Amino acid sequence: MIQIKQLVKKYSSRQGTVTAIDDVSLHIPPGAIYGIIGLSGAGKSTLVRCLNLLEKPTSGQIMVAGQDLTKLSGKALRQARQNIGMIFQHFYLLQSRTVTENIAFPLEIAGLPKKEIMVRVKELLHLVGLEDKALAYPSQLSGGQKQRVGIARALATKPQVLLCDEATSALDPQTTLSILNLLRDINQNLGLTIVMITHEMKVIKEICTDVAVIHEARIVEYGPVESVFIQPQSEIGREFIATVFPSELPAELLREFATHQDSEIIRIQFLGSRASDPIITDLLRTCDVRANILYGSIDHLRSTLFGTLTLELQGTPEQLEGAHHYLASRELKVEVIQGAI
Ligand SMILES: Nc1ncnc2c1ncn2[C@@H]1O[C@H](COP(=O)(O)OP(=O)(O)OP(=O)(O)O)[C@@H](O)[C@H]1O
Repeated sequence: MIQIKQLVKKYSSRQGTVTAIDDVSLHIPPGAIYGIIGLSGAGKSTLVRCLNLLEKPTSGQIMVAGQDLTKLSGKALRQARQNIGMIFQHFYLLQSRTVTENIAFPLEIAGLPKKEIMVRVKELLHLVGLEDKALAYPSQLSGGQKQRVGIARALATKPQVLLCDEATSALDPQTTLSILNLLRDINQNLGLTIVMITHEMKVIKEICTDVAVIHEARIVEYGPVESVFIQPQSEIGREFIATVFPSELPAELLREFATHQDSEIIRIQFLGSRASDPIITDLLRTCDVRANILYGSIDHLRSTLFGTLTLELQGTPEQLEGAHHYLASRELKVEVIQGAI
């Protein structure tokens, strides 16, 4: 659906040139909820604003639904943009217009007859669950309701792509979840491709199918969410994952375990149905090792279970080796945090 090819965006100022996007290429397939995560200043907003040419790229191509946006201007660009909705952290609603009038706005600009606009607005109010707020003004709405209006307005022209720039960053955790659930429903029911820009891994974990990590203007890793969570390739990727699945052990504990003979500390990660398998019971029975559970968590990545378990294994070198063979045979991701002495 979206193909970003060798995208570069530089800003020039009196202080010099800033390269906000440095040679980024990415493919976002149709129907994906594609998360792009990065720290403040990494280049996320610039990247997403290049996708609908709110920012003009310095070089590179942006293909959306087979059309190279960088080659368009004027009316052709305005038309292509109708296929790309966008929502923002601070909503940007028109304060002097009602909810209905805000949602109708892009349709008025597109020149639709009034009657059709009213029918479409009604559909959209139903879609985002705001029928009872049709005549309210933005100042009378909660943050979550404002973002629902933003979503309805963004979908008014029936786009195939929705860009979300930190769409839940101004909302409390409960409201964030309700907006993410709404976006997931829209993705599934309308087949909309969604690009989520965020600095919060919990947003990625909740609804994204794929994720790219952007750091200092470059994509440092990308892939299906499950693969990136199980086997992050970059340090910054690991740090983001640790914000939702913390698994660091206190240093004093590691020092204490380092004095144990014939012992090692391992971290096992489980995905999907494996998370409910009795792996540890089987491990102890099969390999005759002893296990000391140090940390465990089970959560979900979208609707897939994701578990991590940190263990101290005790046994002879042969028994520990046997335990590794056993875990490998169960196709589990195992990481040795501290080796045997
Ligand atoms: N209009 C501009 N003029 C000059 N530099 C800019 C401009 N917009 C962004 N930058 C710079 O480009 C880099 C990337 O900024 P960008 O806003 O895309 O990052 P971000 O990841 O979205 O960060 P944040 O989450 O803090 O908004 C930063 O160094 C920023 O200072």
